[in-house]
Amino acid sequence: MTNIILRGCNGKMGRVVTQLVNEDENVAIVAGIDLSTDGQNTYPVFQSFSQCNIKADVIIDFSSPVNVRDMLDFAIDRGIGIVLCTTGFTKKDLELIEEASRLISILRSANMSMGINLITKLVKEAARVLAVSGFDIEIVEKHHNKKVDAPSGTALALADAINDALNNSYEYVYDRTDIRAPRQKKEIGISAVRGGTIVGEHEIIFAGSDEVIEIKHTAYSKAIFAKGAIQAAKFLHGKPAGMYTMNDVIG
Ligand SMILES: NC(=O)C1=CN([C@@H]2O[C@H](COP(=O)(O)OP(=O)(O)OC[C@H]3O[C@@H](n4cnc5c(N)ncnc54)[C@H](O)[C@@H]3O)[C@@H](O)[C@H]2O)C=CC1
Ligand SMILES: O=C(O)C1=N[C@H](C(=O)O)C[C@H](O)C1
Repeated sequence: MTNIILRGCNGKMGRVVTQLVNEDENVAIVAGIDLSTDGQNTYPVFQSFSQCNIKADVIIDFSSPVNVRDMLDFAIDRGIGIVLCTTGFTKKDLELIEEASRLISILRSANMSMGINLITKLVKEAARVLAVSGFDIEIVEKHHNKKVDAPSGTALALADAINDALNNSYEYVYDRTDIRAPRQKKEIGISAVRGGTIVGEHEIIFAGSDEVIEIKHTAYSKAIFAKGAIQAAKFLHGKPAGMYTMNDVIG
């Protein structure tokens, strides 16, 4: 049995995780952390980690980057791992997370779905082949109108994976409105669309001379992210300190 503290339990993702955990006899949510206590939770909910005295094996976090240090301190103090699904962290936050991973196990992934983790490998391979043939690389992501961070964590992770395959020689361009010049070769353009209830779409476009290759992932429900997070929590339970990714979970 893996006992979970769910940070962001009363948010959109928190509610889906709660529902799926209820259908799985090998996991349980023993407490929630949320600024909002406005949920019909079957477990105790605290507004901050400082109020929580419940023992658990792993934290799943789908909330916001605010007060990430409190969560890291709580996990370090208890020696438990964190499945970090939240996006929009600053460079400073990421340094804190990296530092904490020397003491506890942390699995951070901007996208817990199997599909995105697979296409991350595909786009790296495609970039290696196509960039040398002069293809331009653009990423377009689409999300619901409640999303606060842009571009999505997944779009940035896809760009980082592509850039890694290209010896980190590419620059990211988010906005061309002030540019009066043709696109540079070593650019990855990243565009964000927000509207309605779109769960999440990521399209990687390789545009060459007279031909275009598009690799696209569409999420039709938030359950794909919640399932991945639960699978990751089971994986992380009892693991030694270190930084893990979804690749370690799904291979
Ligand atoms: N890695 C992945 O696969 C996915 C990641 N996400 C990310 O998860 C995060 C949450 O997404 P949603 O559930 O859609 O957002 P949401 O806004 O519906 O829910 C966030 C919840 O966290 C709570 N919260 C905010 N700040 C907090 C704090 N400092 N301490 C405790 N609770 C706090 C809010 O009260 C709210 O209930 C976002 O960063 C989003 O990008 C979302 C879907 C998939
Ligand atoms: O906020 C969301 O909804 C999502 N956020 C993640 C991101 O920023 O990449 C993952 C997913 O696309 C849904």
